[in-house]
Amino acid sequence: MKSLDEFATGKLRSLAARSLLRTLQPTERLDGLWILRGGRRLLSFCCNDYLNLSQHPAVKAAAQAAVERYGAGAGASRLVTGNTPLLDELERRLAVLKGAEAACVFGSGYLANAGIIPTLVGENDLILVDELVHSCVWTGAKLAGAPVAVFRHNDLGHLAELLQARRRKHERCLIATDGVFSMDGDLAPVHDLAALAADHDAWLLTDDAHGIGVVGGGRGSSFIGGRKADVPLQMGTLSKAVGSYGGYLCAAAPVIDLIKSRSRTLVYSTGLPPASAGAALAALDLIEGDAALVARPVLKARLFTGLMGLPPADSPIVPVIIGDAAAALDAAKRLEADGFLVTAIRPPTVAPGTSRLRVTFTANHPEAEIERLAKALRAQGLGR
Ligand SMILES: Cc1ncc(COP(=O)(O)O)c(C=O)c1O
Repeated sequence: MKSLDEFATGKLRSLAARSLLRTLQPTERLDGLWILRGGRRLLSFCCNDYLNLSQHPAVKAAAQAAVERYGAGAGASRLVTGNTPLLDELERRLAVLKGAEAACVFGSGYLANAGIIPTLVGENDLILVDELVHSCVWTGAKLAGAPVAVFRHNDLGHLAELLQARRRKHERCLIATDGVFSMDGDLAPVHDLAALAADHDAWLLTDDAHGIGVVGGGRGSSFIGGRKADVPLQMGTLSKAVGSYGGYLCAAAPVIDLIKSRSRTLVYSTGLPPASAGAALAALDLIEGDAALVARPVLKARLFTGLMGLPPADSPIVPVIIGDAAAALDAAKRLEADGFLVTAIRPPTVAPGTSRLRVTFTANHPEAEIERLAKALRAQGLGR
């Protein structure tokens, strides 16, 4: 055991020396905006609960009702006894929202991509990924065992070059991108990607973890601009704007049937707890029924980008790039002294030299507090 402890201690020391050590902080989320940490009340600008639905009375009541009726846990894999009726209903609702034939709900967004990708492609195939795609897409690609080629962020020309040079040599080809990029908040050119993929008989997967509920009228990045992009694999999570937990894929019926039969992270993992499914269903009611609510996070983000002299936000996520990891930690600490919680994002989550404050906006953030945050950041010399 000694060598194991020594290994861990050495690694920790090296991470700390580079300002890359991460630690968990006990945090009590009070109402979705305010949190308690270290005995202090702070206003959070780093939560992905974009519509504050994790704290909505109807969403919490639905979770409680699901526990009462179906229990606290699913009890087994969905293919054994863990498939509560709530999950079938949730899949039906997700498919309708996303304009797809069918859907499959997973235990989390991370599990979804770790399961979907290896079910569809293998070592004789090709995977093309945007360089800024989320970690779980990389995990899925690794598990698939297919060669992976990386295209420059949102660069359709580069993707076309790679397809031209390499597509022919492989039986199947998957292109994967975030719909809304999690650390930059910008949008993928989903319509153009869909057209390019179709031209090369490649399958486009969009990870819309940060798109559902907040862009495309709440239907996600495939619906931006009011016309649906032909994305055959719309993946996402229920853990952000939907305010609950769990992941999903919306796709054609045979694709979903295959995923349900063969995806290892679905077959060999316990079904989503009933409370999460119940909460997600109630949240979908709110997302579908309240266009003004859905629009608010991006409007709040735009107020902030205007105040900071940054390009107008496309999503509720606005990066304030600092560069150095230690400087980003210091900036976050100074904001905390001003009463704000904005976590510093450092490598390997983002590229070295691009450490940042990732500021996220929710429907309920008061405008006066957004103004106060912008002022505090400008006082630190950040923004234009
Ligand atoms: C783009 C993206 N995809 C997938 C995930 C994973 O989703 P989940 O938290 O449901 O595992 C996240 C973040 O958590 C994400 O930001």
